[in-house]
Amino acid sequence: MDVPQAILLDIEGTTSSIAFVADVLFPYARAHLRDFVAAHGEAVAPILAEVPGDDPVATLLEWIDADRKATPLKTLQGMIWAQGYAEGVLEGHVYPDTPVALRRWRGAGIPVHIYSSGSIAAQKQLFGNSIAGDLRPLIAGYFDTTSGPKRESASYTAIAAALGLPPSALLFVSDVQAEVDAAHAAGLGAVLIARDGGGDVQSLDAVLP
Ligand SMILES: CSCCC(=O)C(=O)COP(=O)(O)O
Ligand SMILES: [Mg+2]
Repeated sequence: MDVPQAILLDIEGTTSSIAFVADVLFPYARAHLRDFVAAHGEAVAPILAEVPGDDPVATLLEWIDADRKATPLKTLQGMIWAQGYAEGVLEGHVYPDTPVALRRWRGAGIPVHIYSSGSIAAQKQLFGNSIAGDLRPLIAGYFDTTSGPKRESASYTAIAAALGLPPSALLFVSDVQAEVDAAHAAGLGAVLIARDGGGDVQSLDAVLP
């Protein structure tokens, strides 16, 4: 691929560790879900209305355990995590190569966007409160499941259109083969990152070296 006009990055397993999401963020949301819903009835009512079942909180807890990437769950998780970041209990994990790559690509004039199943608000919280400081000035934009699921090629077509770029001008990086395949099917360049080896690259340093 030629030098891309923009880069699109996944979070979990790409900019940040799977363990941070699975072992820190998800349990934090799980532990605070019932109390948060009870304390923010009016604010969360429209979100709960999108969740099926007689006990939406029970459904949401099942979705957390099953790692469902459903938009209402992601919206609510983001609201709960915001509280944790504000209290200083949470700090967003990023690999050491993430800020280095973000700065390098910014210096090269290549805008970097995020595409994660986590809500856009949650993405901004993670990068705004990261262990490497506030990385938001290095990020040009954010996309979440409101652009569509990450394993469907139409989502990548929609993101390229939103950026005003032909799909082939975008380079997507993810640790999930099905997401890389979907991006390829939409005509994007796509790189599989596998932090433990076995992918196209093992770190963001190796993307566009
Ligand atoms: C905003 S960080 C939380 C990420 C998240 O909720 C998730 O499900 C991971 O999704 P990704 O698309 O980044 O693999
Ligand atoms: Mg991922």
